[in-house]
Amino acid sequence: MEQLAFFPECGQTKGLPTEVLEYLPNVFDAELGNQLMERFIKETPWTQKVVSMYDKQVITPRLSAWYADAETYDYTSLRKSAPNLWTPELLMIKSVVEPIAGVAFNSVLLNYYRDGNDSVAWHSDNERALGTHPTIASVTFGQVRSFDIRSKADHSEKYSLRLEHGSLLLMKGDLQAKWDHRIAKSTRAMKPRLNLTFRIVV
Ligand SMILES: O=C(O)CCC(=O)C(=O)O
Ligand SMILES: [Fe+2]
Repeated sequence: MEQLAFFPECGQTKGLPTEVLEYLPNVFDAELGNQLMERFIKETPWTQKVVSMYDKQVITPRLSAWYADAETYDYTSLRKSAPNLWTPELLMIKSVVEPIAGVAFNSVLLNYYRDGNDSVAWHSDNERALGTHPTIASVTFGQVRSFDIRSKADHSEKYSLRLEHGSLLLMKGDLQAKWDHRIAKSTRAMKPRLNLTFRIVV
């Protein structure tokens, strides 16, 4: 069988499974996107998480911030920290993506990739709180980065999609159950990128 091409910075690979990924470019106007991005970078209370990897403590290579409806916060759980509360800009973006996704979200995770060294490693967003087949709406502003997916059953089955400024990517169906995704590091010069993933947490 022909080997699948996998060029992380070369656009959308053929055969991308559209039943689990829906890509909509230019959902947000480029100029509005620039203004939002500048504001988010300046005004967001960014945190850099420390996670346990094997027996080491590792700092995640990006900055993040979690926003949610106040009632999503479980005060009995020591694991979670209280979310930030919605800003007018986030509510505006939420009101644009919700009718497209057909879902009412109650939270958003902001990720700020400062340059090509910032990344998110292979993972799926299948925490129990999200349900087994969550719809996640992913908005990108700034630098185009490659969004890679690979089959959990066969790591050689990989696809790649360029996420452009002002775009919306819907992750749905079996994506989290059957596929991992990542934003790989890049050795090329990369400007800042902001990504917002709207989710439902229960
Ligand atoms: O930055 C992205 O496009 C993806 C972020 C992501 O996978 C996540 O926050 O779970
Ligand atoms: Fe993710």
